[in-house]
Amino acid sequence: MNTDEVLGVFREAGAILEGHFILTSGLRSPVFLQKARVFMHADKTERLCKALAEKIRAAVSGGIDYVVGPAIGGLIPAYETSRHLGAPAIWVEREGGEFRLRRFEIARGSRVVIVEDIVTTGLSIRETIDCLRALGAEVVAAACIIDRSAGKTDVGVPLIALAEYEVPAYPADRLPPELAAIPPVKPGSRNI
Ligand SMILES: O=P(O)(O)OC[C@H]1O[C@H](OP(=O)(O)OP(=O)(O)O)[C@H](O)[C@@H]1O
Ligand SMILES: O=C(O)c1cc(=O)[nH]c(=O)[nH]1
Ligand SMILES: [Mg+2]
Repeated sequence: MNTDEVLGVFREAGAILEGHFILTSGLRSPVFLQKARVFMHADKTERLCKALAEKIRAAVSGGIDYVVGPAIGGLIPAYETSRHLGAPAIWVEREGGEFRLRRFEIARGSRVVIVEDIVTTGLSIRETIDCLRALGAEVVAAACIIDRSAGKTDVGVPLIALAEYEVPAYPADRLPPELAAIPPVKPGSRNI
């Protein structure tokens, strides 16, 4: 799938929102990709994740023991991508604000691929990598459906994006006036 096709799926699902959004990194943006409106449709999710699995398979040599999704956004795409990769899907979730692998045990040396929904700054993937490495896992790659940084984010492992879509994002103290005029909303689950 190319970027236009991926964005077409998001558009068709009404998942490209406009307004004033507080992102998980604290940055502010006039655009929010509400992936949940895509993932509510199994057929759309299957199409995206099958294509992402093909990209992962082409990029990763050697086996994959686990696909890891950072909750909440990564849960559904990690599960669906894992189905096409033939590896089990597990997840990290926040406990006291930090990602933890609360429900699973993995052997040291396990080869894992992280599958995220959206990447903006890569913060959530870096937090996931820290959690997994502390458990002795080898993070062989990270992947996402849409990379809003359009390849600029460095997460320290290869980042495989199904689509790159550069969207403006601003520090809270440097908002353009038209954005500052709109009351902000924070759609994500960090800090709730
Ligand atoms: O690259 P980053 O700057 O980390 O931004 C991307 C992250 O933001 C969203 O998660 P969020 O914490 O908003 O919560 P969610 O997973 O519940 O949507 C999204 O699911 C990614 O995990
Ligand atoms: O950076 C984020 O927090 C973010 C951006 C976006 O478009 N969609 C999303 O779910 N999170
Ligand atoms: Mg998330």
